[in-house]
Amino acid sequence: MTEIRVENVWKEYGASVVLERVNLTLPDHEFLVVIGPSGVGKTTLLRLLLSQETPTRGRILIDGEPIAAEPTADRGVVFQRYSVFPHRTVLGNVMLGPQWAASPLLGRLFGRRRRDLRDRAMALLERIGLSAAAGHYPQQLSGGMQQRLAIAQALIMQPKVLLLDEPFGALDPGTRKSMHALVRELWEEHAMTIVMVTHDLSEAFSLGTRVIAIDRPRRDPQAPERFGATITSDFVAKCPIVRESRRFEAARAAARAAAPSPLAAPALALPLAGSAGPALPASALAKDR
Ligand SMILES: Nc1ncnc2c1ncn2[C@@H]1O[C@H](COP(=O)(O)OP(=O)(O)OP(=O)(O)O)[C@@H](O)[C@H]1O
Repeated sequence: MTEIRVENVWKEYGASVVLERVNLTLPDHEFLVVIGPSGVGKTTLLRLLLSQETPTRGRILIDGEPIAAEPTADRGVVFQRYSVFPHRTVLGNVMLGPQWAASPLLGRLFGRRRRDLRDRAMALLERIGLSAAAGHYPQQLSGGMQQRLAIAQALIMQPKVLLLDEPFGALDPGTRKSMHALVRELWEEHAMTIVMVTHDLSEAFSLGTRVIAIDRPRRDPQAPERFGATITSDFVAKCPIVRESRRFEAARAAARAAAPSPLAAPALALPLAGSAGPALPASALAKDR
């Protein structure tokens, strides 16, 4: 259960107002998509939710408590230009975060704890279709595979909130599509709250349960930095049918991916809406290899 409340938040850098009067309540398990013109403050909003920035005015609450002053493991982030460690294997990259969290001095676990973490990391890599590449280094991966690795790095920390900053912006259309299906399924399975920034309107409305637009309602041509941006429209897929159809689409994509061939299998039983779909095999995501 994670509720995020943004209460009258402003962000200023010196005399430059980037965000003003931002108010937003996100109930548990929302998939919020943020759209808006370039440079308007979308990433700044994400950085505030991550505690990489602090509001100049106003406050942000998570489950009724003021947000931690520093980034914490319960808030994961994936950027368009992801940062995976080039000198570590795929498996090493995924194990790194939990190792540093459990052992801040050495950044290493030993014995059973290491084996348990390895098993968990391998299960996650299997889930996102990267288990065959567990021993590879990032430079041996395609862009889509690296982005999946970045998502695995965030998910292994079991975040309550996942922040995605144009995560698919650098990917080709086919890879984007498979990543959409993957993220939607992971959102459903892990029951996380997701906040995603994108420039792609069709992506926004096909993935989000709610889409907000950020823009500057007031402009001063003599001093553009005088007024900040705020939420100018807010589309909530309130209708239960829309939310249910998101779940149905996720289940259908997973069922399709699990089918060995379109002709071989008898009719597939779809999981009930709201239940976790079957795991997506690596072959389903092979497009971007
Ligand atoms: N640390 C900083 N110091 C000063 N100004 C900053 C800082 N960080 C961001 N800004 C300014 O805040 C404004 C909003 O930036 P932000 O990156 O949030 O926009 P955006 O909507 O995400 O843009 P894009 O869509 O191009 O990624 C920009 O004018 C930027 O120059």
